[in-house]
Amino acid sequence: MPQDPAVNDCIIAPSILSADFARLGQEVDEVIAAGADWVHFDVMDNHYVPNLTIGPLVCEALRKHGVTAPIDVHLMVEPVDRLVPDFAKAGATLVSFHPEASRHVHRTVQLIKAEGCQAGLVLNPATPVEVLDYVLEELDLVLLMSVNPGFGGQAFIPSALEKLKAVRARIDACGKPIRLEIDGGVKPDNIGAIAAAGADTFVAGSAIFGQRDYADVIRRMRQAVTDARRK
Ligand SMILES: O=C(CO)[C@@H](O)[C@H](O)COP(=O)(O)O
Ligand SMILES: [Fe+2]
Repeated sequence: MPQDPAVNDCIIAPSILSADFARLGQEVDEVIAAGADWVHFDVMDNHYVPNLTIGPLVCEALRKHGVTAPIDVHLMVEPVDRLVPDFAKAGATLVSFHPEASRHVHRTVQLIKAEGCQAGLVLNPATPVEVLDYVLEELDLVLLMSVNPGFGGQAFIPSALEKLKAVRARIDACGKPIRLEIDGGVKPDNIGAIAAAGADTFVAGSAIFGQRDYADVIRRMRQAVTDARRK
């Protein structure tokens, strides 16, 4: 069944992992003013992944600062469940987690939704798409990693393109408005191929925050997505 066109648009979600943390509120204001749709918020715990970043206090601080854009929380933490209510209270819009980090994947999805957030499941480069069996219909978003989680600025893993096509087919067959997000190594020069493979939501950290002109890079990314879809 073809997907509802309402969800088949182009969401650009800058990863604030590559922002200047000393001026995070301003950085988020600037990137949203430059045309970004969501704020991608990478949470790393030095346990599930070998890096340590930010938690619910920073999410809450962004809301208090006046950020109204959806905050797309990518949890790279183990265990997952204890942090979900904290992020919901802190103002998260979506909460995504890795199945390897949760003992009961379906229960974690239910918990995220019960807390009033949208739920996403994240697939690492070597995680098979079968992990979506029996849970896909409960999800609001599938997040495919095109790098191994833990760091910004890594190179896009090409096998993610085939995987995107496989997940796109599953989402279309299920007929629900589930977003398909890609995360890792997304740049203006590969985003067209990524869109053609089926992604509708694009995380980009270093490609956006590494440029002086955020509006220009976001405009180029959207244009590449539009061009790829016209072909
Ligand atoms: O979740 C992660 C990394 O684990 C990502 O969200 C990265 O932060 C994206 O950064 P770039 O690859 O776009 O620089
Ligand atoms: Fe991420």
